[in-house]
Amino acid sequence: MATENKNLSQYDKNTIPNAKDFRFGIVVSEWNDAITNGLFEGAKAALIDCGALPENIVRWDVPGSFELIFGSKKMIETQNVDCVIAIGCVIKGETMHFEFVCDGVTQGVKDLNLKYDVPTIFCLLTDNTMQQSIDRSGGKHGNKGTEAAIAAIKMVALNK
Ligand SMILES: Nc1c(NC[C@H](O)[C@H](O)[C@H](O)CO)[nH]c(=O)[nH]c1=O
Ligand SMILES: CC(=O)[C@@H](O)COP(=O)(O)O
Repeated sequence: MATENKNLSQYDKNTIPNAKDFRFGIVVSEWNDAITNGLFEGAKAALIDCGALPENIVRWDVPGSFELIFGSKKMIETQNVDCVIAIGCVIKGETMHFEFVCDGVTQGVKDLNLKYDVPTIFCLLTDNTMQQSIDRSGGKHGNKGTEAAIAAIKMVALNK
């Protein structure tokens, strides 16, 4: 199902575990920060709506999406979190750099999930245009940050 056929912000609280005892790390890329901050706000709001305490949400910023890998690794190793949400927005430019950044972050986040007993949620927009990013960070398709937060809560509950 493509994103255009579902709203990224929709969830049924009755099906989501209460997150009051869960601790979350959120690593946010500074590239396209208008978008990544929107994704962060969506994620934070959903976590709190589902019971998470603000003091149990730790935010770190990193320069770009490629640094989400190392930032998430250090978040896991030092902050005693139950889950990490890695937030970034990669937008296609003129060169192949887009493909390498997207694939690198994808593989890096996968490797973190294999290495640590703490899930890292893949909240990376990989868009062709800024409009696609706007549409997915609180626009007409909802907010991928919200989707990531719900995934985070479900994965923490699964891992308890
Ligand atoms: N073009 C985008 C980047 N590029 C920067 C890389 O993520 C990385 O910070 C750099 O290669 C240094 O290691 N990052 C994004 O998050 N979004 C982009 O569109
Ligand atoms: C994803 C990127 O790094 C990209 O936005 C950089 O743009 P360009 O490919 O034009 O150098």
